[in-house]
Amino acid sequence: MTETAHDRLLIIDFGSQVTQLIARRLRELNVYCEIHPYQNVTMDFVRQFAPKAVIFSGGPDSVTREGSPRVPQEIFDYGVPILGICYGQQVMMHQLGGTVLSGHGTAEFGRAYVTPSDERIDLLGGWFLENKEQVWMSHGDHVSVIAPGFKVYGTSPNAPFAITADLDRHFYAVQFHPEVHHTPNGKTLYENFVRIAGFAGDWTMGAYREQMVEKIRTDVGDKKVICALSGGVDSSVAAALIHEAIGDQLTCVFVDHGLLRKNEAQEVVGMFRDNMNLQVIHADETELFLGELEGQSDPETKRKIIGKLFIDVFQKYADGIEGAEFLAQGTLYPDVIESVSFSGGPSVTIKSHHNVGGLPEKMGLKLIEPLRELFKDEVRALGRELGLPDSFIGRHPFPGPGLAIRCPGEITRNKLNILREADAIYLDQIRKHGLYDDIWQAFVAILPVRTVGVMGDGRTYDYACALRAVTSVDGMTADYYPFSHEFLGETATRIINEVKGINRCTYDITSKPPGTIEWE
Ligand SMILES: Nc1ncnc2c1ncn2[C@@H]1O[C@H](COP(=O)(O)OP(=O)(O)OP(=O)(O)O)[C@@H](O)[C@H]1O
Ligand SMILES: O=c1[nH]c(=O)c2[nH+]cn([C@@H]3O[C@H](COP(=O)(O)O)[C@@H](O)[C@H]3O)c2[nH]1
Ligand SMILES: NC(=O)CC[C@H](N)C(=O)O
Ligand SMILES: [Mg+2]
Repeated sequence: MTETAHDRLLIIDFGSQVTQLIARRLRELNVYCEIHPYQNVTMDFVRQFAPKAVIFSGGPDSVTREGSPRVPQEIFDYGVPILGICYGQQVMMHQLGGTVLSGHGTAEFGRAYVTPSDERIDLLGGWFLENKEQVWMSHGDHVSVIAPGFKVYGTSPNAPFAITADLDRHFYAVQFHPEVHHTPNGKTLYENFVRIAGFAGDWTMGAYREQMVEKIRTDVGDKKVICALSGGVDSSVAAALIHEAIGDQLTCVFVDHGLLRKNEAQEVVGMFRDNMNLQVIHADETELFLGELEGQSDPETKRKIIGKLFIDVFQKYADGIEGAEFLAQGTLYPDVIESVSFSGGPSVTIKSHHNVGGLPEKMGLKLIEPLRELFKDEVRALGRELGLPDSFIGRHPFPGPGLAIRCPGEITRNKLNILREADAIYLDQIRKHGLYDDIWQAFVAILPVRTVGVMGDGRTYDYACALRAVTSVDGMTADYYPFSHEFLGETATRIINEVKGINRCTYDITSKPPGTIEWE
């Protein structure tokens, strides 16, 4: 749990697929909230968290099943407004004396329409302007008897108790999901709820910045902090924030593993050292990384070598910084949620994303994670607030192992040079056509295959490359970007004409799943 001076809202997670969206909607309303799995929510926890309001999420279980999830009964005497959504509504009704049934004929999946009762309540301000409201349903169980003290304020064909409330106690319960896109007016419902609960809407990036700067100063005191700086959005924003708090007590280590894009090292180091006055160690470890990778062609072996070298290198530089007691990382809120995820069963390893993951334990350092509470778009907003240039904030994500995973099979310096040139032209094309910000990530992969071509009446036998560009929200799923044929033709021509060593160009139209974004 994080200490903050803001009004706080507690979301109790029963494992809905869309619980994170509740948090998104609330953050958009400048309300500070945290998601906690129901198993962790004891009354002691609630008192310590001191929420101004509570939301119960949806979930896959059925309250009719013995042993299914519950909230502590005393939470209903805690005296703050509560909103129950779907499973959360059912659990509220059940625990307060209503009845929930599993039965045929009452399931609703997808779009439904709710009509209002005669009495309009504050929760529904801005709703029912046309006497009905589109909502998104996803339930098999239904409430058959509402709990004492509740009244009905909205009905759908299969959910006679679609919206109910106990106005005296400020308990609200809805069968549908107001957090999803397909409940078009859902955000208004949250807005009304937090207004009823008296939230000041004080969660802004300006306030966050001030508060975090204070917290970092107190935590660090006169000790030193090191930060693994990649030039990516997360570590850049974390470094800028910590620098504002403790200035020279921060040292950043930027590892140049020889697997960076064209001009990347100069841009990153230049930006932080010259424009932001940060102490940046430019660790040129090209020989070390490329040496160890020589002759290796298995994707996981390559990743493991790089992961280990990152740690070795980091350790080497940290040892040289006297008094370093803290390690800063750019962990984001989705990373935190994933690690305490409700349905966190054993999943298969598709690939090892680790970079500098094992560092803190090995080095005996304390962690500083000033972005732990933020979503990626909030991190970008904070970066703007801190004065980082847009060119840095809007950057596409770039993986820690860099070009190594865009060069399937064995890596050679020659292939890396060809790849860097082709990639630079591709990105130049994307920028020139004004497409950079519409794309989540774009890059070239050099393929481990050579093909025959004819150029200037001569025979060529050179590498083929693949262009990749995807749209995505979080990198977990992705679709290929629908470039025009004209754009693709022009770009292929430029790459083949301008890059010595490539004579064929393809466009990768695989989505994720079944593909992954990177080629390895
Ligand atoms: N070349 C590098 N030098 C130093 N640290 C690195 C390097 N590459 C990656 N890291 C570390 O690994 C972490 C995770 O990398 P990741 O790519 O997920 O985040 P990011 O680079 O900060 O942001 P983005 O997701 O926008 O690329 C980084 O925050 C950084 O601490
Ligand atoms: O920091 C990182 N270290 C890694 O080892 C790594 N592997 C993939 N990626 C990035 O993660 C996102 C999803 O990539 P995949 O679909 O290829 O798994 C995409 O944004 C990838 O660029 C990495 N990032
Ligand atoms: N989406 C939900 O919360 C579903 C709740 C419960 N599992 C049902 O089917 O009714
Ligand atoms: Mg990165």
